[in-house]
Amino acid sequence: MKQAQLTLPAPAKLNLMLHIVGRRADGYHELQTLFQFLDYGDELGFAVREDGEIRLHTEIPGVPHDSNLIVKAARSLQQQSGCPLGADIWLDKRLPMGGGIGGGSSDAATTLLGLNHLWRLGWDEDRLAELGLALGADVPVFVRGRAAFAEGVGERLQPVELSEPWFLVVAPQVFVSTAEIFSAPELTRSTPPITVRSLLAGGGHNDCQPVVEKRYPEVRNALNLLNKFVPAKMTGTGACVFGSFPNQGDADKVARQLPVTLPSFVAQGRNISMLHRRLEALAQEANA
Ligand SMILES: C[C@](O)(CO)[C@H](O)COP(=O)(O)OP(=O)(O)OC[C@H]1O[C@@H](n2ccc(N)nc2=O)[C@H](O)[C@@H]1O
Ligand SMILES: Nc1ncnc2c1ncn2[C@@H]1O[C@H](COP(=O)(O)OP(=O)(O)OP(=O)(O)O)[C@@H](O)[C@H]1O
Repeated sequence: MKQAQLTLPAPAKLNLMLHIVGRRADGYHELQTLFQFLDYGDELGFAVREDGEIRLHTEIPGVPHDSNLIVKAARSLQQQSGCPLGADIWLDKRLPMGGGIGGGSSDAATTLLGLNHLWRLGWDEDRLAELGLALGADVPVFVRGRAAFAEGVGERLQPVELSEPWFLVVAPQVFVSTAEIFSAPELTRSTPPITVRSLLAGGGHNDCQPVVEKRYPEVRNALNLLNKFVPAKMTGTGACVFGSFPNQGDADKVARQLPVTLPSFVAQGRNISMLHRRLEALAQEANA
């Protein structure tokens, strides 16, 4: 990271609810979900290369260099913009993988915004979000950086103002494959659509949760444990589960009572992602 010209966060997200309202002809599921960001995430460092190479210097075990969403995002932006520049990229990975908190998608979005800035491409959010959608269903919300009610496969986003409680997020030590859960025969795919207004009045559940709870005892156990203190829910297709608290102290107190074998973190829910707050601060510094 020492050589980085620019370091930017890649925050986690929570799906505060996730309803499956249908299935498209291509097999993808039509969702209704509420996204909020957490002030907790990975960190990426970027430096421009004049030779056009894209090089990620941090290896993620089990993810080959060219399959990393960071490298895919950088290459696709480079190709579509015709930019002759390349980049050295470093990653400080803090988010559990396959946790339903969007680590890979957030890394991809941070890469798109970071390189758009460093390469001085001047692409707007719409164009970056469209490019991001081809990398993953969750990338557009991270590109836009606003808490949102999402429909379609997650690309139709309506910004929302939510309360910003503190969350305790527990990460059961198990990898849940998104594709496996979406292809489960027992998954409910016909929850009646709701309006954002009725949703904000309270409620909402996660249709993936019963499927994951049944197949992964680790997730079931984590939900049971957290439910002793606070109503607990699963995010995305799992494996992470969460509960909300009015302040950090209350969340920390419960975190201290969890078994040490169960990793967890405490972070505040935010309506503007920390990536966008950082980019805004950079823009203000540049104008000062
Ligand atoms: C569950 C969520 O995390 C909610 O935020 C996302 O919708 C999943 O987003 P993601 O991890 O970026 O998922 P992708 O990499 O796009 O898709 C992984 C696989 O899950 C299935 N999939 C995904 C999203 C969706 N709306 N319907 C699906 O059926 C598809 O089989 C796909 O091949
Ligand atoms: N930079 C990256 N960070 C994490 N995973 C990556 C990355 N690049 C590629 N991947 C691949 O993507 C898979 C899922 O990653 P991720 O951690 O984003 O899942 P997730 O938290 O379940 O996401 P979502 O909430 O979008 O379903 C990983 O198992 C890994 O193979």
